[in-house]
Amino acid sequence: MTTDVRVLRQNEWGDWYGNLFRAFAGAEESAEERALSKELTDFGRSLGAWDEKVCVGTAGAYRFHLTVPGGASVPTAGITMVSVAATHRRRGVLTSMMRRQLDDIRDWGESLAVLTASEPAIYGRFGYGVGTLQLRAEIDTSRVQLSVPPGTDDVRLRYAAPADALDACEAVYARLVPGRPGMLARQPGWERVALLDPPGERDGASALQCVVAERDGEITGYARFRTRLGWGVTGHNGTVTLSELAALDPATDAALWRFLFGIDLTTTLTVRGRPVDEAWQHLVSDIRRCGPQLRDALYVRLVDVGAALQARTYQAPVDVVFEVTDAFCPWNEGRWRLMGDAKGASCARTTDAADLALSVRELGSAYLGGVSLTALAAAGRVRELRQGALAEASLAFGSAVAPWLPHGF
Ligand SMILES: CC(=O)SCCNC(=O)CCNC(=O)[C@H](O)C(C)(C)COP(=O)(O)OP(=O)(O)OC[C@H]1O[C@@H](n2cnc3c(N)ncnc32)[C@H](O)[C@@H]1OP(=O)(O)O
Repeated sequence: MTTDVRVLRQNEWGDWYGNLFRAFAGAEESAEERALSKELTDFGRSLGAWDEKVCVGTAGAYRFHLTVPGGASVPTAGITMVSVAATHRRRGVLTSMMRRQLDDIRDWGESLAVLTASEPAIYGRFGYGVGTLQLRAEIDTSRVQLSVPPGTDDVRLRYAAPADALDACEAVYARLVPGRPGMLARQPGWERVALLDPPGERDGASALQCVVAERDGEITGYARFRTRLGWGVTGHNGTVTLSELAALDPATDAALWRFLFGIDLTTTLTVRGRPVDEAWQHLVSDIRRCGPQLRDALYVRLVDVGAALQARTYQAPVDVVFEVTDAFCPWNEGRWRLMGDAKGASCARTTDAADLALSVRELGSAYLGGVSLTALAAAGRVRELRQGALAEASLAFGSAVAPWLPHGF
C-alpha cells in the first residue's frame, strides 16, 4: 500500500475532519463546534494521508507560543488532530506523517513541538517525553473544610455571563502566561474554545457558569464551572465540575475555591487538569478526601536541541556536556555543551567529553522543569559520565513553579 502524505487543501477539509472524527468515535458535534474547528485549522501546517482519493490520515501543527522556564515565550508547534483510519492502521501511516511533520517544523525554524496524547504509548518513539503532569481530584465538600489566607474576605465575587466576561477573563489569563512554564499564549480564536457549551454535551449538568473576582475595583480572577443537582435517600448530593480557574493573587484564588466548595445543594467538587502545585491542596482540612490523582499532560519534543536548550534559563548555574541520541531526528545527535544560569544560556556543539548521556526524549521530559533528570537517571534513562554532573544539571533544569498546560488542543 502506498499513501501520499501532503499538505491539506481547503476543499479537502470535510473528508479530512471526517477521518479524524471517526477515529475518535465522537458523538455528533454542534455546528458551532465544527465551524470553530475549521476556523482554527491551519491549512498550511496540516497534513493529510491519502490512499488514492480516500483520506486515511490526519495531523496538524498549531502555531503556538509556549512559556519556558525563565518566562520566554517560544514559538512552538502544537501537534494535534492526529488520526489514522482503522482500515489502514499499523502500516506506518502515522510514522510517515510524523516524519514529514518534524521535517517541516525544523524548516519553519521552530525548536519545540508539544502535544497531548490520546494514549501515552504512541509518541515516545518519535522523541516526545512527558514534560508536565496534571492533577485531578474529586473533593468531598461535605467533609473537607477550606481555611483561607488573610485578605480573602476583601475579594468580591459576582456571576457574569461567560461571553460578557470574556475580555476581562482573557486579561487575567494573559497576565498569568509568562509566570508558569507550559502555559500557551492565547492565539486568535482560541478564547472561544473555552466558551463552547453545546447543550447536547452537558450530560445533565447546567450550562457553563462564570464567576469573576474583584479586588480594589480590579478583576483579579475567574472560575468557569457547571453544576449538576442530584438527590439521594439522605438528601442532596449535587456536583460542581470546574472547567477553568485563574487568579492573580492568593486571596482571589482562595475566594474562588471557597465559593466552589460552598455552593448549596452540592457535595462534590470535581477538578481536572489542574497544576500539580496548586494552592488549594494546602488549604484543605483533609487531602485524602479530595482523592488527588496525577496524570500525564504535555509531551515535549526538542526539534532543535541547541536552540531549545538556549531558549530557557536555568535556576542554578550549569555547565554540562550532553551526549544526545535521537534516532528519529538524527540532526540532533551528538555532543552539546550547555552553559547557563538564571539570566540566560548558550548551547552549542562540542567535541569535549560528555558528562551526561540521554536520548532526546529525556531532554523533552526535563525541559520544562517538571520531571527531574535525577528521577530519569534512577530509571536508567540518563547516564552520568562525570561525577556531580547529574546533581548540577538536575538542579539547574528544575522550576520553582510546576509547569502546567492550561488547556487541551
Ligand atoms: C496529538 C494527538 O492528536 S493524539 C491522538 C492520536 N489519535 C488517536 O488516538 C486516534 C485513534 N488511533 C489512531 O488513529 C491510530 O491508531 C494512531 C494514529 C494512534 C496510530 O496510527 P498508525 O498508522 O496505526 O501507526 P503506525 O503504523 O505508524 O505505528 C508506528 C508504531 O507505533 C505503534 N503504535 C501505533 N499506535 C499505537 C498505540 N495506540 N499504542 C501503542 N503503540 C502504537 C505501532 O505498533 C508501530 O510500532 P513499531 O514501529 O514498533 O512497529
